[in-house]
Amino acid sequence: MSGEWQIMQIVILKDSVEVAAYGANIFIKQLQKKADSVLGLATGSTPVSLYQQLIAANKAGEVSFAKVTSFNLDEYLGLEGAHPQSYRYFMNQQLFDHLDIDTANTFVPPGDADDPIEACERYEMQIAAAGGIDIQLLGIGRNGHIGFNEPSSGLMSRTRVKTLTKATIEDNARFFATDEYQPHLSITMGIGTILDAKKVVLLATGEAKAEAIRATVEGALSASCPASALQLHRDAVLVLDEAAASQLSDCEFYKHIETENQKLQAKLAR
Ligand SMILES: N[C@@H]1[C@@H](O)[C@H](O)[C@@H](COP(=O)(O)O)O[C@@H]1O
Repeated sequence: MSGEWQIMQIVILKDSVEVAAYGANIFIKQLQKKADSVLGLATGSTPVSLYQQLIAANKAGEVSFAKVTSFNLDEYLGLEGAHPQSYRYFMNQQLFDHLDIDTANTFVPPGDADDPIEACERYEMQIAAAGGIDIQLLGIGRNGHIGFNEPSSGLMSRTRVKTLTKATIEDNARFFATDEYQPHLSITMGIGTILDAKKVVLLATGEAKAEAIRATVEGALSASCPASALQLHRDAVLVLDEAAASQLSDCEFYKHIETENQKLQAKLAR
């Protein structure tokens, strides 16, 4: 449980370096507690330095991934895993290739599936067969999307095919060459799938995410901001840098809660 209050825990740190270290520490502790953890993983630039710290911890022998199973949030529909812009390729490059993980236990939705609808159902079954996700890592889109659950996504949705918004396509265009095909469709875990994870850790850094974070934390629970669904989760932690937290009206209060929370945790640990 993140806090004894059973609300969204909000941790506001100085910068992206501190955010990555804090996030990595949560994952390291999880793996030290449960070696056969089922991890939910994310792509995008935000988790990259967290992954680098997991690799370093693995190489240092602090943590093993030998018994880990992982499920990624999403994949572009129409790209095969060998495509350099696919999320499977990204995960291999940024994380899996550098760990002692068995790649057969790393799952990414199949972007090249002949029958994507069936592939979505199978993905849900694979997650269930693994015993469910212990801890899910998330980034957030400027429009509040998590995975590829764009605004208007059903708050109870499961893994399915989703059309990307113009904003998301533009944001992710930086990864594609000018004349390169950029998919407009994806397979993504649903919001309901994400909410089923036992613990959720969302990282957000930079001012571009500030409005999405405000809507997530202080806005209404609404499909207009898919990440606001985390208000329903019993153990969600948002790890933010000052810039991403800059539009929150109650920053000081959240910092105060966190200080009190840490005091309580220290007392309980005695
Ligand atoms: N599907 C991914 C999301 O899972 C990710 O959270 C988002 C933000 O990426 P970044 O961390 O690069 O801002 O990008 C993509 O759209």
